[in-house]
Amino acid sequence: MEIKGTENGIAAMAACYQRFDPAAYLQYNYTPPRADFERKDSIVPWKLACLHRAFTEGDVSGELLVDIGSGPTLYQVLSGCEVFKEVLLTDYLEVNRQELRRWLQDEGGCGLDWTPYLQHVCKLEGRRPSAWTEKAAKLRHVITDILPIDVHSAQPLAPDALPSAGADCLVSCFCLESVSPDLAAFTKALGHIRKLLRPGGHLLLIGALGESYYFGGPGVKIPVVPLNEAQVCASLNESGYNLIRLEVYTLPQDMRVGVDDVSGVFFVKAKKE
Ligand SMILES: C[S@@+](CC[C@H](N)C(=O)[O-])C[C@H]1O[C@@H](n2cnc3c(N)ncnc32)[C@H](O)[C@@H]1O
Ligand SMILES: O=[N+]([O-])c1ccc2c(c1)CN[C@@H](CO)C2
Repeated sequence: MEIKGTENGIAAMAACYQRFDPAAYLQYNYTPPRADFERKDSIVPWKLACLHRAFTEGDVSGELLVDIGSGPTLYQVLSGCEVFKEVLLTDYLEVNRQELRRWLQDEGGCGLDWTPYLQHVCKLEGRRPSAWTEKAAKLRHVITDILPIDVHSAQPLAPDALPSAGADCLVSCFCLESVSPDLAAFTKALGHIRKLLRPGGHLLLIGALGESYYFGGPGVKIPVVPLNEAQVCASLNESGYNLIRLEVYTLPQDMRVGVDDVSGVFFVKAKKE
């Protein structure tokens, strides 16, 4: 039984997201300076390095990787697509699922050119950057569907979306804290997605630290649950995950570009025992 406050907060959050603008969101967060592959201290290369290490250090394996709350972005699965036979992307909004389909169907008109991302991850894998076309083809081959999801539902995906054993690995970036009205809802959502994961499966979670809002488009101010590291660890523990590693990136001044008040980014590798 959800307390009234949280229920109203979730409904208010859903209303905010009706105004989410994928193209603006991509411009705000996935272009320089936050996505500058020439800068050692840029946020996106840091995220890609965390994901590359986590997917390739040997303990993560299986058939099915599910990305929770993909939004209009693909970077989350650029390393994972080499490890898993099948990748499912998910999002709450049709506009985001549409943006992802546009890229997958290679029909042009995408909100962002993902080539520099593909080239950067190829470099992390010790491949020549020109192998990005093979990685793009691999991605288009392993991503088998783009599904609706609601992490506030006790059953976030449709009943038949996953095999009965569940996914072998979940990845989720900037979703839970950006869609939850309070810490209790954030922790509850962690518990909901845990049910999608098989025992022994891994969760790779990237999120915002100390963020209270972000702009999901011009004038679309979306509230965020401000988290610190201790709260992230406590929520993971409370919702039944074993923490393997937590890494933190602190934003340099010039990465604070006015689209949010985020002060840091966390990367978590955890396991469902
Ligand atoms: C800040 S964006 C993150 C996008 C992307 N994962 C990234 O790393 O940039 C948050 C995403 O959560 C989605 N979302 C909103 N409400 C949701 C819900 N109840 N359940 C799951 N996803 C939701 C939004 O549509 C949006 O794409
Ligand atoms: O710097 N980044 O790579 C980056 C990417 C996405 C997002 C942020 C920062 C901070 N705000 C969140 C929404 O709560 C979304």
